[in-house]
Amino acid sequence: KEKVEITKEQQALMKIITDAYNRHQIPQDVAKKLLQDQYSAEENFLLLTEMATSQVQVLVEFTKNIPGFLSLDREDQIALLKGSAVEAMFLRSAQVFSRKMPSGHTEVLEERIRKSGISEEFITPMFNFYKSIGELHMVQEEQALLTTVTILTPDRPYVKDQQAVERLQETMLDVLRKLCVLQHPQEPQYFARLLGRLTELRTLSHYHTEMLASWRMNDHKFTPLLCEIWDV
Ligand SMILES: Cc1cc(Cl)ccc1OCc1nc2ccc(F)cc2n1[C@H](C(=O)NC1CCCCC1)C1CCCCC1
Repeated sequence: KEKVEITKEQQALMKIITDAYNRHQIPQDVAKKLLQDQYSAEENFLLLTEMATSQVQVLVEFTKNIPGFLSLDREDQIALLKGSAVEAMFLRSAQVFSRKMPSGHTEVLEERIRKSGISEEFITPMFNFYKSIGELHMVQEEQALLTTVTILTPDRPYVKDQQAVERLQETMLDVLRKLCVLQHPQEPQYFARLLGRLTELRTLSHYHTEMLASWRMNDHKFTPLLCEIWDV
C-alpha cells in the first residue's frame, strides 16, 4: 500500500487555490434570496442572468490566482474561460444547492428552482447532477481543485497550446488525487467518482442554450458578457 503524501509545494498550491476560491464567491447569497420569496419566471430569469454575470466576473478573478494560468498564451486563457464558464456555473450551483441548510430549506429551494421557469425536461438531469455532487460531501479544497481542473481542460475549442494546459491540469489532478485518498481513505475509488462528475457536468452544460431559450417567458434579455459566454 503506497504511502500517499502531499508535498510542501502541493500544500502551498492547494492553499493559494482554496483561499482564492473562497474569496471569489458571488457576493449576495442567491439561495437565501430564493428561500425568501417566490418570483415570476421573468424575475427568476433576471436573477439568473445577474447571478451568472457576476459569477463569470469572479471566475476571471479566480483564474488569475491559479499558479501558471497567467503564463499561458493570452488567447488560450480566454479560450479556457469561455470554454469552462457554463460548467463552472453549474458546478457552483450544485455546490450552493448541496450546502448544509436548516432542515426543510433544501426542499423549499428545490421547489423554487423547479417552478422558476426552467422547462421540465432539464429539471431532472440538473437535480440528478446536483444530488450526485452533494453525495460526494466534498471539502472546500476538493471543490476549489475540481473547479480548477474544470477550467484547465486542454480540449476546449480554440486552445492552441494544449500541452501547456495539460501540464497545468496534471499538476492540479495530482494534488486532487492525493487529497481524495487522504480525505476518503475508506473509498479508494472516490477520486474516480469525482472525475466522473465532470463528464456529467459537461453533458448538462451542453443543454444550457436550450435551457435558456425554453425558459417559460418571451423576449429573453442577456447582458453583453453572457452573450459572449452563453452563445446566445
Ligand atoms: C447556472 C444555470 C444555467 C442555466 Cl442555463 C440555467 C440554470 C442555471 O442555474 C440553475 C440554478 N441552480 C441553482 C442551485 C442553487 C441555487 F441557489 C441557485 C441555482 N440556480 C439559479 C442560479 O441562481 N444559479 C447561479 C448560482 C451561483 C452561480 C451562478 C448561477 C437560479 C436562478 C433563479 C431561478 C432559480 C435557479
